[in-house]
Amino acid sequence: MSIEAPVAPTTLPMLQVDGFSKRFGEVQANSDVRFDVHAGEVHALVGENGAGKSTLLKMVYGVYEPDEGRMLIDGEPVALGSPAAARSRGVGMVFQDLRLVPAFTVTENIALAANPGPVLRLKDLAAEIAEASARHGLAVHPNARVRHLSIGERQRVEILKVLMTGARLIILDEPTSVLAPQEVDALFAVVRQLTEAGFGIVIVTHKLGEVRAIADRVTVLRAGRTVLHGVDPDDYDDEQLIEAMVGRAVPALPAERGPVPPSDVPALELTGVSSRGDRGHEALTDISLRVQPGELVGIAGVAGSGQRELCEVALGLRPTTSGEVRIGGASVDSARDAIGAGAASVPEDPVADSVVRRLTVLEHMGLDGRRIPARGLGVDWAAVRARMTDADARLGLRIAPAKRRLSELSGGNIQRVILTRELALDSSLVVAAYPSRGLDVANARRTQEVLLERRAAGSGVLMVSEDLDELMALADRIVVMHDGHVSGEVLAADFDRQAIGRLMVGGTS
Ligand SMILES: Nc1ncnc2c1ncn2[C@@H]1O[C@H](COP(=O)(O)OP(=O)(O)OP(=O)(O)O)[C@@H](O)[C@H]1O
Repeated sequence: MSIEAPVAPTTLPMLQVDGFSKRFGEVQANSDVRFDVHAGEVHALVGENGAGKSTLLKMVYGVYEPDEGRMLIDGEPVALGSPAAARSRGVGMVFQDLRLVPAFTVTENIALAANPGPVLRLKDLAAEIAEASARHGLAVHPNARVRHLSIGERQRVEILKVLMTGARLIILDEPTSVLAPQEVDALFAVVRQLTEAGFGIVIVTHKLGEVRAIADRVTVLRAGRTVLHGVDPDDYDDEQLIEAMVGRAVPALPAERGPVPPSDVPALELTGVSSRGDRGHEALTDISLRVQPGELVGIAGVAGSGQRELCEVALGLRPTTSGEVRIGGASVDSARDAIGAGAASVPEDPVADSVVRRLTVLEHMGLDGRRIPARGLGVDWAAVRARMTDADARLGLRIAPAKRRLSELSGGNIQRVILTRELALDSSLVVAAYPSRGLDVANARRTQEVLLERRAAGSGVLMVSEDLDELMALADRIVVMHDGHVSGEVLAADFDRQAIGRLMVGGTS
């Protein structure tokens, strides 16, 4: 006779959330949400844009107070009224928008957060940082100035900062959305090391591949409710997880698409273009590139290889030091020229580059650089609203209500406003930098479809992405950049991850 071993008493979760609810005006951002995290595990939190993930985590971190529900830390009910209170209970959070002072060194930034007492001994702190950085595999130099660090390095500083303020539970809000693939691998190595050392980690992500790569359990939120609570991701296939997130199946992209029509005038042509970066260095060297009408050209490269400068030069936003830019045959020297020639653009970082946070969704619809419909001496808001409703209906990215301020929207919802405004335009050229960044699965897929629709309508599309799978699924051709140069070009029929990867690091295909 076999006797079932009694289920071992589980250790108390580090964090337990029971029935959190939170309302913002008309929006029920969380309804009766459950969530828990144990020491030594990675718990992924997933869901569509606006599902309520950030709201839940901000309540855990004491930024917002829940309207209802309670939270336990190590089994003890707590009411955290502030992030400082959360930190004192061992809860730390790394936000999507990294909050470091660029002009300060790593040590100075950590000193600001650590608040070590009346006499600030930066030398001692620097030694502690070096020790913690070695112990947790977070390579950063204590004396480096933050402004000189890459995004991946800045994120490591944030994690160190959180660790050094005593966190045992670390919340990472969409940490990979700004990282290149190699940086994601490095981050996950750090996360594994932390869980082995007994830390609890919460990670928000939109990528199922990342859930599978790093998470022990996953919770799915939809419209503010817990749809799946703390399940093992291996028990669900991708379709099931997507359906839990979106409430329906998401169709695959069409595999077949027509050939690029022959044309004498390229939608975009760069001839021998060089340009300087923000630090005065040569960021682009002798770039020659063509995008035909009805062609989608992907730009691949490790982060910082000149992609940003390339998009800006193509849109007349950055001066060239030599060479020529033409859109639809017309020479481009300014943003006005580019818009006049029919260019639409999705910037790399819409929050920094094209969003005024206190303005509403409707007001942003009028901010595309084109003529605003006028009524007498004022703006014809009814016409702007009609344009917005039409764009939203055609694109189907379901943007937030017209009167919402952008400061109230999540990153993914802001991205959808910009995408809807720009991709609904009847443009001859679309320059899209990381268009699906921060978007959930369904909206990322719809954005990809819209880019293919722009291509089918005869626009030239230049698209930068860090996601090779996305580029290979969409592009007719991939141009690879390395260190400000074009290091190679691969046609759709010859797409090969390894070959593109070699070009990305400056080798040959
Ligand atoms: N401070 C706020 N004021 C008003 N509404 C808010 C505020 N914060 C969030 N919301 C709204 O609450 C809902 C949930 O937003 P939340 O940011 O929690 O979603 P999310 O799942 O984190 O989304 P994303 O994946 O896009 O980051 C959304 O409709 C959002 O617009």
